[in-house]
Amino acid sequence: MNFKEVLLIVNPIAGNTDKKKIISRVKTYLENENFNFHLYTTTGEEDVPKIQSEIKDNKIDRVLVAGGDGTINLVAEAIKEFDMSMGILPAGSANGLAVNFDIPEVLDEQLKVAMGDNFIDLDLLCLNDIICLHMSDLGINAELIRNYENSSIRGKFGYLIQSIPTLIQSEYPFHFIIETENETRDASGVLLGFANLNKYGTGANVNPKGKPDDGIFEILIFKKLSLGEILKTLKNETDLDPDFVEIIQAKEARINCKKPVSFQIDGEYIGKETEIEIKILPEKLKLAVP
Ligand SMILES: Nc1ncnc2c1ncn2[C@@H]1O[C@H](COP(=O)(O)OP(=O)(O)OP(=O)(O)O)[C@@H](O)[C@H]1O
Repeated sequence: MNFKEVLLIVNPIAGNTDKKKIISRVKTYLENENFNFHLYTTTGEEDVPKIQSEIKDNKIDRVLVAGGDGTINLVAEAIKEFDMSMGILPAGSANGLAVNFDIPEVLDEQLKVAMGDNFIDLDLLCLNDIICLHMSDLGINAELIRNYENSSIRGKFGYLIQSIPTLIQSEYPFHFIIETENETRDASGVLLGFANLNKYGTGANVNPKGKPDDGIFEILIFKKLSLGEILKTLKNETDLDPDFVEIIQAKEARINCKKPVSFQIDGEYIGKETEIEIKILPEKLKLAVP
């Protein structure tokens, strides 16, 4: 391993759990292996430029991220102009990225992967100039995330208790015009997803054909809510009913919504939008994977 300075970036509020154990274990592990340990704790304010200064000031060679997809996303934004790899120690509420790459459950195993030299050069999606590593969508899932962020209960349970009011209050079906390099079409449904990877953090395999480094993303048109089909995605079944979901592959796209629709990227609520411009940035993030 020809690197020395390692920065651990910790989101103290992610997943509603205490991060002291992670910090202390990572510090001991790195010091035993003769790396220099640096720590940055996110504040939720101006974290991207502060992480960039930390990297420059300490000549950081590798970053480790303890947080959820939102934290990983902001670190990816911070390091995208540096030639640097990232290792993840999943500590969020859903951890979609970790679920997609089969990151182990045990911290010491996660550390071995995060400090190892097996990498994937992950494509990044860019939606209205915001990067997305994993999944973004317009519609009912973003409404759920908005309701969760406005509530006081964090963690998985917080999402669960917001699901019923979200279903009752949702303004679905939503209407979209989808323009890609290949076609223009109208669609309506409960959710329009933009997928770089296969699975949501729940493990639902909604995009079986997605590859993380092929320069292509998938647009998922979920036409209706169907418990049976949702259960199939959770069981990793790939023959989803086309009346439930239709998948379009693209390299770039523009979406227009007839009315403003709730929009989320990597689990962070962005706002209500009427237009989304999507591009793919091929093989932009070097991520340590098993
Ligand atoms: N110290 C902090 N206080 C409040 N918010 C923070 C802090 N540090 C980071 N954040 C915010 O945390 C969010 C990222 O959380 P992340 O997705 O990693 O964890 P999570 O547990 O999965 O999140 P959530 O519980 O919101 O689903 C970002 O919006 C970021 O701005």
